[in-house]
Amino acid sequence: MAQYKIIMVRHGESEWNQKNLFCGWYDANLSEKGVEEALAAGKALKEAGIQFDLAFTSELTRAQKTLGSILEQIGQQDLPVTKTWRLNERHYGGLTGLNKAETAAKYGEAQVQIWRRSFDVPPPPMDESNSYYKNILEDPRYANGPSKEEFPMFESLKLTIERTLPFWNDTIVPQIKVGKRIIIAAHGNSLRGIVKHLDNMSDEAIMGLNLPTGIPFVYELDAELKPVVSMKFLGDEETVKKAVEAVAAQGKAK
Ligand SMILES: O=C(O)[C@@H](COP(=O)(O)O)OP(=O)(O)O
Repeated sequence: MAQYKIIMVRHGESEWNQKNLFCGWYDANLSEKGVEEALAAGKALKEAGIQFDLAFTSELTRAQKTLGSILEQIGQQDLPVTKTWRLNERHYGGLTGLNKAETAAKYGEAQVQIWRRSFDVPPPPMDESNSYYKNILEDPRYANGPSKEEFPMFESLKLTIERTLPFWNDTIVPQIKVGKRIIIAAHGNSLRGIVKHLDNMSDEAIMGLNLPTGIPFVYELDAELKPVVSMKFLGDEETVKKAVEAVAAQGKAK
């Protein structure tokens, strides 16, 4: 029997999603379409009559703005929001800033699929030759963490999960268990990590999962936090299907 409910949402389309660039820890803003998607996400939650006690998001603007828009729509702009780098997108390493289709044309679609979706093959590391190296590494928002030792230079999904899951287990789960109604606004891959954990998906199965931008989804969980309802999108089936296919196709050479 379902005892708890949690809502998650990938941020609305970012300017870098729109340009089809590997983004990772680069702080891209929402595109105009992304702003609209965030508004629509808030309206969908309002129509469903959903309210929250706590909100969690990443250190990145695209997720924070999506959350802000949602909270405004549901009249909860004063809700406490916890921001953490542990919910950041996976760090795309040396791919950060590269166009996904051009990368597929250069290295092959199969290689790009491995970089985007394999469980444990990481992208090449980011080094000083990358235009965004300093922009990310010296960003003051990370003054309180991650530490120098923890600061990623690349992340596979496996590595992403290794820093996201402790936050899920130590901070979010205790709040779910005391009955707090929670929303997490984060990213394609940090959320894929949580979904993999919740649904106990295999390393192979998670490769096939693409999350659309700006469409909230619901998990209903039993007392042991096992899903009774998994990933129920607050959007019509056709729209969700098309949005998922569009994300999957971003790695095609064109
Ligand atoms: O880093 C990025 O480029 C995208 C995900 O890219 P893919 O893994 O889908 O290529 O992250 P997000 O837009 O969710 O923050």
